[in-house]
Amino acid sequence: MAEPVVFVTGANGQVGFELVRSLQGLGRICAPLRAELDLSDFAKVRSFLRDLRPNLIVNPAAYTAVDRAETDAAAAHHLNAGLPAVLAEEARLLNATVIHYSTDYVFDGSKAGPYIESDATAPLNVYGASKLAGERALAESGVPHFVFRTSWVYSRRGANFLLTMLRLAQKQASLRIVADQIGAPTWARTIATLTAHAIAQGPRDAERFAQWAAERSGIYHLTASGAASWADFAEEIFARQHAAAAPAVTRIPSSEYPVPARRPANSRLAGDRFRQTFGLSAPDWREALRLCMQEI
Ligand SMILES: NC(=O)C1=CN([C@@H]2O[C@H](COP(=O)(O)OP(=O)(O)OC[C@H]3O[C@@H](n4cnc5c(N)ncnc54)[C@H](OP(=O)(O)O)[C@@H]3O)[C@@H](O)[C@H]2O)C=CC1
Ligand SMILES: Cc1cn([C@H]2C[C@H](O)[C@@H](COP(=O)(O)OP(=O)(O)O[C@H]3O[C@@H](C)C(=O)[C@@H](O)[C@H]3O)O2)c(=O)[nH]c1=O
Ligand SMILES: [Mg+2]
Repeated sequence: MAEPVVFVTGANGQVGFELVRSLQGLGRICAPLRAELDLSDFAKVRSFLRDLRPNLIVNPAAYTAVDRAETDAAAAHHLNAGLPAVLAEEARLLNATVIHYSTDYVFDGSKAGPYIESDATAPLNVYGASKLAGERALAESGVPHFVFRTSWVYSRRGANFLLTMLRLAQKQASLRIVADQIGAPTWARTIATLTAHAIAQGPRDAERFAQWAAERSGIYHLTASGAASWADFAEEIFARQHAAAAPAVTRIPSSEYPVPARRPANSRLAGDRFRQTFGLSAPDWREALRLCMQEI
């Protein structure tokens, strides 16, 4: 039996970097960086995939600059909606399965409790709308696929709230942080590890794997468990950071932190479907944060 071939995008990003590590053992991994393959050049992406012939296409690459997307909508849609559509078309030709990532920002945040996968979407910003269009491209393609919706991703690398807070702590004695947006800060490694554990449950044989994936295709919420506001997240970061004096956190409403993109007040995602389908549960956000910060 031939070894499966796994194509991973965005290997320099928070989740992609971890996926290249966590997917080891599940196949031969091919993870070109931007210099080797510009993902916005769809003709190049298509010919790359036709040469490589992967069994699994894993796509954590995205346009993730939420505020910039408000004035750069075409680029956000090109990568977040156009690329998944292209990957799905190529996957159909190859009988491959697509694993894709999406966001809490597909919701407007008006629900009282955690969102389930079938709840109505209504993005408040361009980034969220572009990610929703990417989800839909996969759903409409009919190819075997998993869309893992996650939230508030951090890691020791890349652009994220954890590193922003650690940087600001070095130059400011106090910080004003929004306390009326609730979600689950999620470590990139948790997402990558649980992706790998889920995929490893499928059969090794490529044809049977595609059948297995087709039977389970759809959206799954995959975040840390528990919930926090951005202010709670900041306070927990500073409580764990012993090197420098912790800045004082002033809890403010979103209205006092003007930014281009609106963000949902409630970003909580219920993880029941992922748990019931794969028998896997994500750690509490505080525990994952502790483990991540041990590595910084
Ligand atoms: N970050 C978050 O808080 C959240 C993220 N998500 C979703 O999770 C997934 C992973 O996010 P995350 O790891 O944080 O994303 P990052 O922004 O950390 O990484 C995205 C990667 O995509 C690459 N990329 C972007 N454009 C191109 C291009 N034209 N050609 C080649 N590579 C490109 C970037 O490359 P380069 O490094 O060269 O710029 C980067 O490595 C995404 O789908 C995102 O929408 C969901 C919820 C929360
Ligand atoms: C730096 C800073 C931010 N904030 C607020 C602004 C915002 O509401 C919140 C988080 O700011 P960020 O810009 O880090 O977050 P943002 O870029 O909106 O993060 C989002 O990224 C995309 C990719 C996703 O998919 C989402 O799940 C989410 O993680 O914290 C403060 O209140 N004070 C501060 O000093
Ligand atoms: Mg951001």
